[in-house]
Amino acid sequence: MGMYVINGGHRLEGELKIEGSKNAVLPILAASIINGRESIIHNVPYLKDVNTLLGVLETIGCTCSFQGNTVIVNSRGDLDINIPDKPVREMRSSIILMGAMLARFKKINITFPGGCEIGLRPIDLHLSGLRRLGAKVVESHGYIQCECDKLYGNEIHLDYPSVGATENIMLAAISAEGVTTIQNAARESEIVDLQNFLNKMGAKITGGGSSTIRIEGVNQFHDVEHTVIPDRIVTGTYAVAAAITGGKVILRDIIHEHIKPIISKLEESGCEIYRYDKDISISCNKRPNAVDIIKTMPYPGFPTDMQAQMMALMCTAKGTSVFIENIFENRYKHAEELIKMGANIKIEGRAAIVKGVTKLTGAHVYSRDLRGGAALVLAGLAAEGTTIVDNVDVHIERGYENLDKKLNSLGADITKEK
Ligand SMILES: CC(=O)N[C@H]1[C@@H](OP(=O)(O)OP(=O)(O)OC[C@H]2O[C@@H](n3ccc(=O)[nH]c3=O)[C@H](O)[C@@H]2O)O[C@H](CO)[C@@H](O)[C@@H]1O
Ligand SMILES: C=C(OP(=O)(O)O)C(=O)O
Repeated sequence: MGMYVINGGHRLEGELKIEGSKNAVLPILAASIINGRESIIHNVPYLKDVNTLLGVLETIGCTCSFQGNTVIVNSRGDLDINIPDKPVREMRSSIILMGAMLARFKKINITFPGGCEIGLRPIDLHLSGLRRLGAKVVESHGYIQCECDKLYGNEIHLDYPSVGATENIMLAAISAEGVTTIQNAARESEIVDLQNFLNKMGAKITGGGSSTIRIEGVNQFHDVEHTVIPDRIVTGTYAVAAAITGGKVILRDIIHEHIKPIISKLEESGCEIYRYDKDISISCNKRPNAVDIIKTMPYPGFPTDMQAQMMALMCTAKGTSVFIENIFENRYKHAEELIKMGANIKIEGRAAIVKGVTKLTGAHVYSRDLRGGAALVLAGLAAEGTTIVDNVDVHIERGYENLDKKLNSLGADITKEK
C-alpha cells in the first residue's frame, strides 16, 4: 500500500500543464473497439485506470501502445466478447465496454462493475437504454450477457442524466439502424469529447453538451486521431492546492468553460483569479472565506468530483460552509479523516456542515476513494507538521498523474513511500 508523507506549510508557487481528462479518455478508449481499425489518441494521462482499461483491450485482442502521452489502439480482427472479471471489478467505468462491444460485435459477456465506495452506483439506466435499442440483456449471478442480431434506433428518456448511461447508449446507437435520441442526457464536457471522437471515426451524432443527443446510425467507420480534453477536476484540485497554501499557481492548457462552477466558488472564497486564453492564475494571499453553500449537481452544476477537495479548503476557511451531496449517497468518507487532522465537520444525511478552523494538524489518514484521497493531500499541504496519506496507489493514482511530483514542482514537500 503506497503512502504520501507530506510535510505541510509550504506555499505553492509556479505553473503546471494540466493533464488529459480521465473521464473523457476512458470511454474514448472503449470506443476505439468500434472502428476495427487504428485510433491515435493524444493527451492521454498516465493513470492506473487508463492502464487497467488498456490491459482489458489487450486481453480481448486489441494491440495498444503508450508512447509519451499518446496511445495507439489497433482493434482489427475478431475480439473476445468475454471481458475479464478482475479489471471490471476494479474499475466501474469498464461497463462502458458494453455499448462499444454491442456496436461492433452485437454481443458481450461482462461481470457487474465494482467500485461502490461512494454509493451503490446501479446500472439500471445503462441496461434499460440498451434494451430500448433491441439488446437482450440477461443478468444472472453477478454476470451480464447482452446480445442482439441488430440494434435499432429508438427514443430513450433517461430518468436521470447519468454520464455512464448516456455514453453507453451513444456508443451502442452509432451503429444501430435508424435514429436514436437520448432525452435528459448528461451534459458533461466528457460527453462532448466522446461525441467529437466518435464523429471523427464516422459516426453522426449531434447535441452532445445539451439534454438531447441525436444519433443517426451508420455502418462504416475509419481510422481516427483525437486529442483528449484537459481534466477539469484535476484543474480544480490544483486550484484548491494554490488556495489552501496561500500560494499562486498558473494552470496551463485548460478550458475555462469546463471549470466555471469551481472557479466561481473559489472567487466567492476570496481567491484572485486571472483568466488568459488557455491558462488561469489562482492566488490567495489571505485566509479563505467560507462559501455559504455548495450543492453538487450534474454539469454544469458544481461537480461531485470536486466536493471533497473544496471541503478540505473550507476546513481552513473563515466561517461555516454547508455542503449538499446530491449525486452519490456515500461520498463523505474523507470527512472522518479530515476530523483526525483537526477539522470541525458534522454530517447530517446528505449535508455536511463545516466550521473553518485556524489550523489543521498532520495525522495518519486513509484515502477511502479517489477524490477523498486528493482532499486529504490538500489538507496535508496546509496542515502543521507531517501528514501520512495511506492507500494512494489504490485510489489517488487511479485519477491523478504523478500528483506528488507535480505538487513538489510547485514547492510542496511530499515523499512517496511503500
Ligand atoms: C468514469 C466517469 O466518467 N465517472 C464519472 C461519472 O460516473 P458515472 O457515470 O458512474 O455517474 P452517473 O452520472 O451514472 O451517476 C450519477 C448518479 O446516478 C445514479 N445512477 C447511475 C446510473 C444508473 O444506471 N442508475 C443510477 O441510479 C448513480 O448511482 C449516481 O447516484 O459521473 C459521475 C457524476 O458526475 C462522476 O462522479 C464520475 O467521476
Ligand atoms: C468517481 C470517480 O470516478 P469513477 O467513476 O471512475 O469511480 C471520480 O473520478 O471522481
